[in-house]
Amino acid sequence: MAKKSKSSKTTTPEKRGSFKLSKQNKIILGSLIMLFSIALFFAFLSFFFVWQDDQSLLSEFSDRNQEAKNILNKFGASISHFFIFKGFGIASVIFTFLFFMSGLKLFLSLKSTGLLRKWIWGLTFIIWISIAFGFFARKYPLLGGMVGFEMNDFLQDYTGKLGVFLLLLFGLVIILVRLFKLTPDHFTEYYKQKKSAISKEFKNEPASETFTEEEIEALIQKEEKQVVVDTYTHKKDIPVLTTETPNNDFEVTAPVQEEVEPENLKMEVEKIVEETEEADNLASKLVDDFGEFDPTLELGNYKFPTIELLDQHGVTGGITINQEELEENKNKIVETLKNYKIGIAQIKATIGPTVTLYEIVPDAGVRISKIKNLEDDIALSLAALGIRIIAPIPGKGTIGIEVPNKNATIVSMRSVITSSKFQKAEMQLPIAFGKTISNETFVVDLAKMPHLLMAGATGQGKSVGLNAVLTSLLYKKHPAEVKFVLIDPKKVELTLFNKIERHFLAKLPDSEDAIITDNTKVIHTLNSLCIEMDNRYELLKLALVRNIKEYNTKFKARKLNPNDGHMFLPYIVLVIDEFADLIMTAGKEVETPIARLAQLARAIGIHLIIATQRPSVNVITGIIKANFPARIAFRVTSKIDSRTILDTQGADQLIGRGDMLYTQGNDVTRIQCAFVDTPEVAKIVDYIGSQRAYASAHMLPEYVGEESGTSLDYDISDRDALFREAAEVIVIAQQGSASLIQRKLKLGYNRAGRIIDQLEAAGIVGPFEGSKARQVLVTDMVALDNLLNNEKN
Ligand SMILES: Nc1ncnc2c1ncn2[C@@H]1O[C@H](COP(=O)(O)OP(=O)(O)OP(=O)(O)O)[C@@H](O)[C@H]1O
Repeated sequence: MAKKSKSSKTTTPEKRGSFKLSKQNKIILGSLIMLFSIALFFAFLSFFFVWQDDQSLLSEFSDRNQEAKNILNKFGASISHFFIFKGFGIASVIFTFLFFMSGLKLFLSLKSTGLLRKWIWGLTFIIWISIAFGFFARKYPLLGGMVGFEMNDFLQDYTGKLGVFLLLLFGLVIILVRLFKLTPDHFTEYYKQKKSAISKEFKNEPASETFTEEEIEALIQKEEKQVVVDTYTHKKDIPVLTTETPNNDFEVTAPVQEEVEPENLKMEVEKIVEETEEADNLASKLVDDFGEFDPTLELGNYKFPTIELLDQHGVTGGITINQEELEENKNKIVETLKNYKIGIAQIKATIGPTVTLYEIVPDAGVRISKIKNLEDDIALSLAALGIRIIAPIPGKGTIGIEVPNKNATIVSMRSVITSSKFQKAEMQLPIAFGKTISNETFVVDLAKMPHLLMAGATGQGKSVGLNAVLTSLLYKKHPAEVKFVLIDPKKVELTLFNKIERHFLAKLPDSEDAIITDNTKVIHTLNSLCIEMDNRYELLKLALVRNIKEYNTKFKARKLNPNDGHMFLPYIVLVIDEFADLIMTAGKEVETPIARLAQLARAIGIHLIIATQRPSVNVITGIIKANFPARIAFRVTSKIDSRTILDTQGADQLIGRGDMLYTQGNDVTRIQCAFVDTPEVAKIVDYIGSQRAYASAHMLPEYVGEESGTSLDYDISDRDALFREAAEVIVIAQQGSASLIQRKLKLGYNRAGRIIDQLEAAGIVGPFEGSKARQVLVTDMVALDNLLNNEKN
């Protein structure tokens, strides 16, 4: 249970980070703080007059018969005693201002920028004043409070009186310079101004240059009273200044600015206030009122599967090390290499669940290729299957020899699900595949892959691997966050998942079963996913975001209006078991939408997992390979198959039973796939299936399948499903032949012939010309687009 709640938490980290008060709560809390500050102020004020009377009552707070003289009775007396007497003395009054300001900001929902600064300076001030009073007014402890008094004592014990005085002075300097921005320049400037004003007056010069506007105003007022007394010269014959007579001798000019050197020129930069957009305001108001949108709310009581549903598979205490076996293998490796005159400088073993990696550093001067060529000989001398030599190990200066353990340890799904690496994984679609050779749990993000190809000979662990992927997601994701589209031509592998149809599966609106086993349905579903992809791109475009993660974040923040068609988008994971079977029967018709999805769907959260038994090049075509950088190879029978899957050999040397190689680009990692068997999966889906579900499975967009034209009716709506693609092929090649369409689109002769007839009717190719190819009447793609678009209108 504990695990479950943990996993549910990790799925929604935003929720934890964004605690926000609603507007109403802000008003309530704000007014409470303001009223408290006012009460505090009055309590403090009256404390100064009556504190001596109230002091004896402090210990009798609970006695209802006792009454304090403080204006706020015993509460006022106690709190003032705490702040002033036991605290900071008279400086505590500053607290009331700080509280009031904080309350006001909250009440008016103002941004709290600058508040922290005010509190920091306020507290600095309070402490400084308290110590200053403690120093200068020791006789009146109320002024500095206990803190001032004690701090003084403490500081004086170490620095003496002079030290405290200097410290106070330093504090004052900090406050003046940092808070009031006063520097010596200000004083010298002020002094200069005063000096020049006095000297000018002595010389009887009009001191107009140094008058500020207020001074002029004051002068005018004085003048009106007709009393002019010069404070310095006591002369009474200063020119009369009247407002009506501007033409007198007294000339008022704008104060001349003293030239300031650029370095000394101070510039105060006003903080830029970001204007918030209208939509944002509305969004934050909505978030204030209702909180962030929670997609999991509809199934708010959903319980994640518990860990007890998974078996230990007899493994409780990790891998058991067989010292003898290790020693034996080491000796054999050393001996075999010695036979070929290869000396070893160093050897090290890393024990994994199924294989042990022996890392060797050969003597200087030994060629790596020599060791690599001895692969079979070493295998022979070790009398073991599945020896793999990695020469050199990327990133290390060593050569790796992987030797299967005599007794392989099963890696249970339970152990990888409970690993902290998986539990703490902050990934969008975390998948725990199993354990690496160094016994570390291997967790990857499907969203980053972004699609996965799994291949391997029959019986080597593919289906278990697929179940491990699905189980990982079920343990980490809420039904609102991910949906599966399951395609199972074998009809038996994925049927179990039917039970979670209304929680986790997506299907076509008109289909009964969510798990697709029928080939025509597969084509419809894939095309429907393409439509879903286009729709999602449209939504992303409208929302001005680049991927599903940003889109959902924006939607949760209520910045996207559901009335404009916006909705929370779950990830969609398309799983195809036995892809070879599909390609053989439906060919281009499945390859095209799959290639489209693989190329484009990563940003909008549709991820493909394709499994196949037959890793031949006509199944894993170039276009599929190019778009599936993440690949898993279980054991295969030939080096060629290994190359087809991984672009490198090695999968032919695996030992089977979940032993696999994973690549996502260059590095190949050997992993023991986690084992989850059918009864465990059944328990998990039962657990989920028994809970409250959505009304139906997630609905994919409707796809109106154009049944591959059986009539020669040239009505636009009756055209072949691949009409447009065929037209594009013809226009690009500028060659109107049925065999070209046949080859490029992998179609039968009859169908290609029908498409050519339809192209002729549409005016894209000319009439039949015997043995010659037909003439292409459309010159380029733009013309083709125009032609086809005009047809629709
Ligand atoms: N990770 C694993 N750990 C231990 N044993 C495993 C593991 N994976 C598979 N096996 C063993 O191998 C057997 C076959 O596995 P699985 O059914 O997954 O093969 P497959 O490749 O899907 O075969 P097919 O293609 O015929 O369906 C399992 O019944 C199990 O005994």
